[in-house]
Parts: sequence; structure tokens; C-alpha cells
Amino acid sequence: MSEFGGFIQDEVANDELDRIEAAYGPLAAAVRELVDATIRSTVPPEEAALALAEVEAVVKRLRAQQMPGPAGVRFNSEGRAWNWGNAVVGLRNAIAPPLEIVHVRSGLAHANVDLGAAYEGPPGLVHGGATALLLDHIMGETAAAAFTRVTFTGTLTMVYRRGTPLGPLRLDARIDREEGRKVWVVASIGDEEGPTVEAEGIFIIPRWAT
Ligand SMILES: CCCCC/C=C\C/C=C\C/C=C\C/C=C\CCCC(=O)SCCNC(=O)CCNC(=O)[C@H](O)C(C)(C)COP(=O)(O)OP(=O)(O)OC[C@H]1O[C@@H](n2cnc3c(N)ncnc32)[C@H](O)[C@@H]1OP(=O)(O)O
Repeated sequence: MSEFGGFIQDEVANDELDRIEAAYGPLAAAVRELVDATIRSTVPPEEAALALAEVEAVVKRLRAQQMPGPAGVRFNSEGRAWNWGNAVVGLRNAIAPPLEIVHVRSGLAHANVDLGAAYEGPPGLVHGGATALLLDHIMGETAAAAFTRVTFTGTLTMVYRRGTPLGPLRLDARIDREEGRKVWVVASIGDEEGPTVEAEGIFIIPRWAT
């Protein structure tokens, strides 16, 4: 394994990655269900205590073999990159919705997502930090121009027009302009009535990546 700016070259073969993803993807999806079920369950406390024992047993099983730190962003020489722990798109991260981003072309992307009880801030509405999280990520990937370059969020501005309802939502992002190592991206998240949050960000191609 070797490292480039924190990106890890890890020569796991694509078919092995497929095998791992086929097992851990559904596991993470089940943990997402567990998160939602834990929030919304109305079973009596004694029943919740029994569930706790079962969850602790699962944690013990998974802890039997662990990476020393976070999952990181990895790539192999077969052209595959994976970021299983990513907070927004991580396949193995139950905290991530996960967002499935469609890159229409370099610098233009959108995504559909359904946010449930785990993302609530004000009653029935998405937490403002959660909308910022999702927008930051889709904007970062958009600035990265189809993953041809590395970009970091420099400045991010959010305008919250109205509450974002929990449920089905759409995100849109596009590169507005570029100047040297700076990339301006505009984006929004909203429901069928239109945008609820509009964002503008300056994404920087770090000096070390040029
Ligand atoms: C090799 C194989 C790689 C394989 C990769 C494969 C797959 C990749 C997979 C995934 C990755 C893809 C996408 C990731 C997607 C989403 C992630 C979401 C985005 C984030 O969540 S990311 C985390 C939050 N983010 C940070 O953690 C940044 C912390 N920070 C820094 O790392 C530095 O601070 C940095 C890099 C920002 C700048 O550092 P630097 O040294 O390069 O900058 P420098 O001073 O040279 O400035 C150059 C010009 O930018 C202007 N400028 C500087 N800073 C600015 C700012 N903050 N706002 C506005 N303008 C700024 C200057 O004013 C100057 O402008 P001018 O040229 O006009 O004077």
C-alpha cells in the first residue's frame, strides 16, 4: 500500500471488492434500518433491553477483525476507487443515506434521496447541518470534475429558503466558474415544490495536488 495526500493505493482486486461490497452493503443497509427502528420503536423497555443484548452480540462479531483507523479513500490500479466510510456516500456507513450521485457530465450532477427520522432537526424537517452535509459532498464531487482532480471545500454558503421536509428530495449541483485553483459550485436541495436550501461554495485544488 502507498499513500498520496491521504489517498491510499490498495491493490485489492475488483472481484474481491465486489464480494466485500455484496456482503457489507446489505449489512450497512440493515444497520440503517436499525437506526430508524431504534428511533421509532414503541416496544416496551424490557423488549428494548433484549434488543440491546442482540445488537451487542453483533458488534462483538464484527469487532473480531477491524481496521486500525477509518476506512479512508482507496484506489487500485484496475481503476476502481472506494470510500466505504464516507459520511455521505459510504457504502458501509450506516450514517450515510447513502447519496447516489449521478454525474451527468463533468461539472454537472444530481441525486435523489429519501431522508427519514434519523435526519430530523425541527419537527418533521431535515436538520440544517444534514442538508449542508449532503450539499457539501455533492458540490465537492462536482468540483472534482468527474474525479479528474482533488478538491477541498474552502468556503461554503447556505441560504435556507424554507424548511426541508423529511421524505423524498432532490439535489442539483453544477460548476459555475473557475479561476486558477478555485472552483465555484452552485447547488440546491429541495422537494417537488422546488429548492429549500441553496448553496454556493468555493472549492480549492490544494497546492499539494498540483
Ligand atoms: C491520486 C489518486 C486519487 C484517487 C481519488 C479517487 C477518488 C476520489 C474519491 C473521492 C474524493 C472526491 C470528492 C470528494 C468529495 C467530497 C468531499 C466533500 C468536500 C469536503 O468536505 S473537503 C473537507 C473540508 N475541507 C477542508 O478540510 C479544507 C481545509 N483547508 C485546506 O486543506 C486548505 O486550506 C485549502 C486546500 C482549502 C487551501 O490550501 P492551499 O494551500 O492549496 O491554498 P492557497 O493558500 O494556495 O490558496 C489558493 C487560492 O485559494 C484561495 N483560498 C484558500 N483558502 C480558501 C478558502 N478557505 N476559501 C476561499 N478561498 C480560499 C486563496 O485565496 C487563493 O486564491 P488566489 O489564487 O486568488 O489568491
